[in-house]
Formats: sequence, C-alpha cells, structure tokens
Amino acid sequence: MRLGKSNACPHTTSVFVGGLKSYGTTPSPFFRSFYANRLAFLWPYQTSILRSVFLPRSFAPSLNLVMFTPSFTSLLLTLLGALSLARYVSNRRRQDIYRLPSAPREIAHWLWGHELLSFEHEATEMYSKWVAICGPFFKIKAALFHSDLIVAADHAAVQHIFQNADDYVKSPAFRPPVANVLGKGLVWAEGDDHKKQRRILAPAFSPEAIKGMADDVSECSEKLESRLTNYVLAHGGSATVNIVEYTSTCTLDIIGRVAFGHDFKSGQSTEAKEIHASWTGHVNTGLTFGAFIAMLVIRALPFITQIPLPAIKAGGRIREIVSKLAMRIVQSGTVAEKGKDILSVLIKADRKHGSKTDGLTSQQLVDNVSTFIMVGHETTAGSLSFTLLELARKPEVQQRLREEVRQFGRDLGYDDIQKLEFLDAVVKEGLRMHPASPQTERVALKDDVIPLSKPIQTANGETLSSIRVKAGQVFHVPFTTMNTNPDVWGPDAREFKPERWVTPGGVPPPSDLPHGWSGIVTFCDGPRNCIGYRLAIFEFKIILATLVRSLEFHDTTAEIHEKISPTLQPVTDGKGGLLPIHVTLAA
Ligand code: HEM
Repeated sequence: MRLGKSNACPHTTSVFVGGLKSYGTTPSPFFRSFYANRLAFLWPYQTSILRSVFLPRSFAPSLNLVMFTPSFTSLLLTLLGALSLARYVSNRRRQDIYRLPSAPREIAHWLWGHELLSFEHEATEMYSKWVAICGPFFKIKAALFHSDLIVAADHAAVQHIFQNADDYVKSPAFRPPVANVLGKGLVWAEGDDHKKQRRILAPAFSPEAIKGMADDVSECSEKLESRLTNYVLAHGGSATVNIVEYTSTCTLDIIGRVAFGHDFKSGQSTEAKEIHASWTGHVNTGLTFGAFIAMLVIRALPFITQIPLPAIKAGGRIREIVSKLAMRIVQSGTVAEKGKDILSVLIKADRKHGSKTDGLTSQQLVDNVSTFIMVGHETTAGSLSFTLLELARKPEVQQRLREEVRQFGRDLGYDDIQKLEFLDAVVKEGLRMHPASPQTERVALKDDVIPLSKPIQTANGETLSSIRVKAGQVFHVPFTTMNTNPDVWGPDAREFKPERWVTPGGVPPPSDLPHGWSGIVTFCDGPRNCIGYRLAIFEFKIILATLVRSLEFHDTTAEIHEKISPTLQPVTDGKGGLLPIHVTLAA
C-alpha cells in the first residue's frame, strides 16, 4: 500500500492557457511535456540519426566518415538501446500504469487498439463491460501506437481529476474542433481565461436568472405540445414521429429566447432550418469510420483542423450561422433594458461596470452565445428524447407521471414544478441513464498521485490505494458507465426505474455515490461542471410535464442504438438523430 506526495515535474507545472495558438511557433507546455516524455532521450543524437537514415553512403565522405563506419553505428545503436532500456525502467518505476489491470489485450486491434471497439459499440458499452472485468480504474490500448489510455470510473479518482481542473485539461485534440463549431467560449477556454469567462457568465445561470426564464420555457413547451397534438390530429389521432426533431426544435426555441431574445419559430425560421441541417450532417458524419480516423489524426496533428475538409466545414457552418445572428444583436446594441436573456444580462453588466479590461470582448460574447445555442439545445433534446422512449416502454410509469402532473392543473410555474416528486424522479432517472455527454476526456499536465476509492490488487499481490501518473497521461471518464454501474446501483442499475428515487433506500447513500448533482456525474463536477445544469433540469421538467399531460407515447418496433456523435445520439437504421416514437392523444 502506498500513499505518496505528488511527484510534480518542474518543467510542466505551467497552466495550459490559451491553447496551442497562444504559444505561436513555440510548442505549448503541454506539448513540451507530452513529447518530452517520449522523445527527449533521442534529442542529442538527432543529427546523427537523421544523417544515417536519410543520406546515402556515397555522401559519407563529405560528412563525417567516422560516423558511418560499422563500428560507430553499432556503438550508437547499442547506446540508444541502453538509453531506451534505462528510460523504460525509470518510467516503470515512476508511474503505475504498468501495474493497472487492462481491458483484454487479446481483443485489441494491433493498429486501432481498444478504441475502435469502443467506437463501434453503443455509447460507453465497452467501458461498462471492462469495468465489470477490471474494476473502475484500468487501462486500454490506444490506437495508432499512442501510449495506453486510462479509463477512470473510480469515484475518488474522478473527483480528483475534475476538482483539479488546472492540472487536468481537455485534450488539445478536442480544442480545435470545439473552436470550429462553438467558438472560443467557455467550453473551449482553459486556465485563467476559463476562470474569467466563467466568473462573468455564472450570474446568467443563477437560480433567480433561471426563474426569470420560466415564461419563455413554458411558452415554448406549449408550442411544442400544440405542434405535436395538431400533427397527431391531422393523422387521425395517432402518428409515428421522429421525436428528436420535436424536442430539439423546442430546446432551440428556448435557448434562442433565453440566450438572446431570438425567436427560432419552432424550427421554421431560416436559421433554425440551417442549424438543423448542418447539425444532422455533422452527427451523421461523426458516426462513420472516417470520423473515427479523423479523430485520431486530429489527436496526433491538431493543426489539421485548419484544413477545410468537408466534416470540418460542416461544423464551421453551424458556427457561422449562429455567430452571424449573435453578432447582429451584439453590434446593434439593441439590448432591451428589461431583457432577461443571457446576452442582455451580460451586456448590461458590462455597461454598469464600464469595464473594458475585465469584461468579455464582443467576440467572446458572440462565441459564448454560439456555445450556449449549440450545447444548450442538443444536449437537453438528446436526454429528453431517450427519456420519452423509456416512458413509451413503461406505460405504467408514464401514467403515474401523467396523473401527478394533471393533479397540479395546467399552469405550472417555476415553484410548482419543484413540488412534483415523481416528475423529479423521472428526470433524475432519465439523466442517470442517458447523459447527453456520455463520456469526457482529460489529460494530465503534470506528474501526479491520484487517490482511489476502490484499491487495486496488482498481479503480484500489492494493494494500490493511489496511482502515480505522468504528465501527458490521457484519461477517459465514462459518465454512463459510472451512472449505471451495478457494483454501485445494484443489479437493476441498467433498468429505467424512476421509483428508486422516491423509495426509502432505493438510491445508494451519498457516501457510495460520486460527487456530482444528485450523486450522478451527468453534469460533470468541479470548476468545469455544466454551467447550464439548472436551466437544463428546469426545461426538461417543464417540457416533459407539458407533453405527458395531453399526449401518450408508445414504443415502436424500431431497434434504436445509443451512440456518441459528438453528443448522445439515437441511431435507427444507420441514421443518426432518428428516434421513432408513436404518439396518440392521452385519454
Ligand atoms: C441535459 C442537458 C445537459 C447535460 C447532460 C450537460 C452536460 C454537460 C457536461 C457533462 C459538461 C462538461 C463537459 C466536459 O467538461 O467534458 C458540460 C459543460 C457545459 N455545459 Fe452542459 N449539459 C446540458 C445542458 C446544458 C445547457 C442547457 C447549457 C447552456 C445553456 C449548457 C452549457 C454548458 C457549458 C457552457 C459547459 C462548459 C462549462 C465549462 O467548461 O465551464 N449545458 N455540460
């Protein structure tokens, strides 16, 4: 058993601020530490190696003859071999990844490692299987000869990673695509830039601010109810719909109104149609093998996102549409003095403090509005659509929810909705089982010691209650796996059972659950948790209550898969963003 102090590397303690670009042509500290770990030992020999590899023997006389004699080459190779061995041994001594259990090595592909299997299966399905074999902290073989990745589903380890957000950053490979689709707003920012943006934006998501959004949320939900009801009536009282198209137009309407007072007209405005078309293209491209390779190539060569490839252009198009809208409003300065939308709140706060240095720049305002529009509508729509599917598959649960909602009458205000106990349970269960972001990734910026809640028994009988990791180590944190782990939630962990939340002892005690909203990690945790979680939960509840009071949802025979692209997506008959549900009027 070992509990030790962090073995921090003095060269890698700087914070990853501003990303690759802000370092100009100098590699960022992340890259320095990342590549230094792997290649530094070759550096003194670079000239010799390059010459011996690239220059034909006939050129030797013009260089240094000694270098090309066989005895020198064998000496050099022996030296390199000895150095590699010494480095390998020292690395093994300084980190514990070698001692971690591994996902079965025999099923790893020589080129794609375990990563292709994860990509091909349902969201985090393989991680759940490997947790059952290896426990909640293990390694997998990465694709393209990248060093092994650690899958972290251990509660203490995950809390440590999320709380120390300056030391565990989003992967550099993740940032260029984010900048491309969402802009350089809160999701993209790191370090001090992130702290500043977060401090300025947080008041726009306070409980009071969300309460101020209640009318907009209710109106948009009622519009959705009318649209679906009219569609069903027009089809003789029953119809099969792609529920994602309905939920996502509603959540887009809501975020348009609450983010910058814009009406997307129930998906009928030109911008709404363009966003929908570009997003659908983006999702479907993300499901292809080409996208899997692209992700790996971006991981190895992040600058590739500057090249105008079709998939990259599709993401850029979403941003173009949304930023144009946001820019129009920011530049016109026509912010309603009484406006409660996020942009009005931010611009008014900026005016009040008259701060040009401490506030967000116009570009950051626009980038954050783009960010909120995209992450604020597709996420909630994804989890909500799967929750409606669960209700369609469990008619008795759906009926219980309908009865509770109906008892409260039609006008459900912000305070009323908090009193609906079973609605709360359904929403928690939907978010537990179908997190909109099924997994995330972090990279260690410095050497560290990570605590474990479940100690690991090594092959030679040692017990590890903490793990030493080196700078550059990549972690995958599978939220869905953590939320549905039978070791934590019991044998019915993967069943949709909202009643567990209202039954004494139905949910494990907080000490057995991870740190996070309601003991689940759906909204992440720590300084980078979801800033919009209150809005997400509130709109989830209002939309669900509004729909079930007048409509009934039924399962179809369609086989629906749950994939990640880039958020949680239903896939039916190979098509992403398609979740058929049969709808009738509720008795
Ligand atoms: C069911 C709905 C939602 C879920 C499950 C969800 C989940 C998450 C998760 C897991 C993260 C952390 C991602 C990571 O660091 O890897 C996150 C971050 C974020 N979410 Fe959400 N989200 C939802 C809805 C929303 C809404 C409605 C908004 C805004 C209107 C929003 C805005 C954000 C932003 C800006 C971040 C980045 C926060 C930061 O890095 O400081 N999300 N969300």
